[in-house]
Amino acid sequence: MKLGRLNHVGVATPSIAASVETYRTLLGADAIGAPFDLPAQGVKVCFVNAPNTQIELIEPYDETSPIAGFLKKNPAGGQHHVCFEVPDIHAAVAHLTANGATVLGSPRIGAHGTPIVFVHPKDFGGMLVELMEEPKGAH
Ligand SMILES: CC[C@@H](C(=O)O)C(=O)SCCNC(=O)CCNC(=O)[C@H](O)C(C)(C)COP(=O)(O)OP(=O)(O)OC[C@H]1O[C@@H](n2cnc3c(N)ncnc32)[C@H](O)[C@@H]1OP(=O)(O)O
Ligand SMILES: [Co+2]
Repeated sequence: MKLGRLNHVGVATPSIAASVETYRTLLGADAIGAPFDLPAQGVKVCFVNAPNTQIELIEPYDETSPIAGFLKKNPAGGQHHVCFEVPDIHAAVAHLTANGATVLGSPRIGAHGTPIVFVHPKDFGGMLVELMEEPKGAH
């Protein structure tokens, strides 16, 4: 297991369109991707690019979305997860499990096209952590 780069900060929002406008107007964000649907993950996604990382805006795809409960508790949205890259997702899962962490489900393909998993917030002082296998040859 080796901790890699901070890939993105996930931000849950009830409206990607409204959030994009906020990032443009208040922060001068000018490198914003097109929103797209990721029904397999239960979210709509839009990346706001900063020079050293990305903000991942996520809006529920439908009422079964894994972020539905979070938005019920935080109707205006808020910081939802941080995502770190790892060289080998299966090695990371094995390491976390062996050390008593609660890995939520099995690796599945995320928004960057590589496998991701989530680790329960109770293992990180209340912060939901996403691990993402780094794209081959990326760094
Ligand atoms: C765009 C695709 C992909 C990518 O490629 O980047 C993504 O990022 S998808 C992002 C959305 N997907 C996920 O979040 C999947 C993993 N999440 C889950 O499995 C669940 O959301 C959860 C973390 C298990 C929480 O389940 P939920 O049913 O919403 O809430 P609970 O009531 O069971 O919560 C238990 C406990 O955890 C606290 N909590 C919940 N969400 C968060 C959060 N985002 N950050 C910090 N803490 C969180 C919740 O408040 C409860 O705390 P207690 O009340 O103290 O028990
Ligand atoms: Co994410």
